[in-house]
Amino acid sequence: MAKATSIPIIDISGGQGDHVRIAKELVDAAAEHGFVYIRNTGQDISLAQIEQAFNISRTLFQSPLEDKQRCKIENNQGWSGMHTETLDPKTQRVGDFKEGFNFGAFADSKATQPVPKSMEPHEGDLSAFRDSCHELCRKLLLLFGIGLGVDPPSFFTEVHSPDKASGSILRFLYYPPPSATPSALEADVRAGAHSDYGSVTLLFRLKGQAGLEILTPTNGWAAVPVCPPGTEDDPSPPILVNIGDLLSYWTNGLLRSTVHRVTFATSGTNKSAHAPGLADGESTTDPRYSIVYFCQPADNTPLTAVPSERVRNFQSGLATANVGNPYAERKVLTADEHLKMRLQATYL
Ligand SMILES: O=C(O)CCC(=O)C(=O)O
Ligand SMILES: [Fe+2]
Repeated sequence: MAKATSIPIIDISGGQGDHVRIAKELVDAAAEHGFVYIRNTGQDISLAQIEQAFNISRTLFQSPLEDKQRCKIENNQGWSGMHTETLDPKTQRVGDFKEGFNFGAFADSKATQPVPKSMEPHEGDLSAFRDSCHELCRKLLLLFGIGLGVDPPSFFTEVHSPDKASGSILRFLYYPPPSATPSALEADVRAGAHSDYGSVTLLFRLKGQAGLEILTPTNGWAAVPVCPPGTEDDPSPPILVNIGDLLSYWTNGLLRSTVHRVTFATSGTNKSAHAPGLADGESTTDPRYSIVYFCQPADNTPLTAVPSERVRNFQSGLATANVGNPYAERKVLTADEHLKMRLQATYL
């Protein structure tokens, strides 16, 4: 069995009386791992909605190339083809072995950006799915507010109002099977090592489709199984949540933004010394689809000190958490400025 992470699995569907305990568990997981599995009971986002989103994603990537090319990524919205995004420019030989499509805001259930023709019948569903993702993020942000003792606990939630312009993105990802990308070398990755930019990220994956790895505190890579032990019988894989750079920066590094990547790792072909191998029942031979929701505060949100004694007192974190970050010297940025700075480095 491959080395896998010990990312905690939390059920946030508990009753009212449980929310303080759940909030504490969430904060502990985010502070230690930067990642947490949220058990998927279909309460926050229905299982049918998730399944449908994956179906729409398959339709999107199967659209004629010219249709996708017409929607080429601009201002972080639209289609990015194979090798056009390089998440780890210092290390990668070629860009990521993936296609992506970023959906920004919808207005009255209609996209506000060019979308392939095949998406026109699905705009209402996409808009509703994006809204559900955003609401789940706000629920998590409220729990972080409670768990960190922020006064008021709604401090983060308020600045993530769905009615205000923000850089939040719903992203569909398609990683072709290795058999379709014979040019891939052993060292190549499907998505280069990176940390996410925003406040929180939701990641939806499909059973059996391996590839995600996180950097451990000892600088090794650990596989992040789609269905960790204990969730195999759940109706749908858990939703993986991770902390982005913005929320880590905002909380003085108390909440961790953990580096992760997607590899071709198979026990057969990836012999790199640090390759963690595969979790039981998972493989990378199939095409891989994932759906990501990157949640961002409203654009003009100033990232001022978080009114929480615990965050204020977390001095040691700031010094280490920001090593290598271009914004290590603390100055008040807005959410928008923070995002622009990070995006510049990604698209070559
Ligand atoms: O596809 C995945 O599992 C992860 C993708 C990811 O980390 C990202 O797009 O930021
Ligand atoms: Fe990511």
